[in-house]
Amino acid sequence: MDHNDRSQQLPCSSIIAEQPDKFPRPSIVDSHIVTLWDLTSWCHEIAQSIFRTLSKALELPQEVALETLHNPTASHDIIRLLRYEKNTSPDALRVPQAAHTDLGSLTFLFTDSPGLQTRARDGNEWEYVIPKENCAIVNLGDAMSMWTEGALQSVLHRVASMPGQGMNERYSFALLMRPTNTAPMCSLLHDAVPDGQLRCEEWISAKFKALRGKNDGDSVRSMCRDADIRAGRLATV
Ligand SMILES: O=C(O)CCC(=O)C(=O)O
Ligand SMILES: [Fe+2]
Repeated sequence: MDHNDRSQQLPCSSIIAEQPDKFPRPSIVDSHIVTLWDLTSWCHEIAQSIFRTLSKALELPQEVALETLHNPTASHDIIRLLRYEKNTSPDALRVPQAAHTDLGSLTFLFTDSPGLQTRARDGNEWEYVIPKENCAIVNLGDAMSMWTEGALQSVLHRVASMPGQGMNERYSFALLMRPTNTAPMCSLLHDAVPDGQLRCEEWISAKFKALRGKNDGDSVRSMCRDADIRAGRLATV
């Protein structure tokens, strides 16, 4: 990958499924395709296990169990590789990735450098999530909040330099999982999904439209990935 690129993101399904030629990508992606396949299928296996456990705890009926609302080969999952430039002025707090919540259901984030911060919904403090060797960071996305009426909440997060230390050149790799296009986007805690319910495909596109027309403000910030929209990084999705 060209190191001058700040980020690259690819629809996961175009890599792991039947349309590998649909999206242009740097050649290094293809030379590591087996590793990517292994990693994404491993993440999906873990995700299904998380979904099954949560569905059981929430007592969701089988037809709307979280594991049945995901299908890695028929979703709009995204694989994203981000590169953050070295911060040469350690005293000033820099925030190269602004506060946002992830749009989908579950995010697996791999990095070996600190910088990721989370903030509780009712708090004012940002806390660093220090990476642990051989561990992924797993975030809940907005779909989880919607399905559970906020019982499970998407986490507000950003990337910031470390006080007094700045930030070395930093890489992170994220697999952002999304429900299938037909997944209902409403509370799953009640008996039946109403007819004509908004489906994931329309929900995602409505969010993108809202963000493009109105890319600032608290409601949008808490809904979605405003930083990405401003940086134009969702243009290929
Ligand atoms: O680079 C990171 O650690 C966070 C990336 C992130 O939040 C995202 O891709 O949505
Ligand atoms: Fe994120």
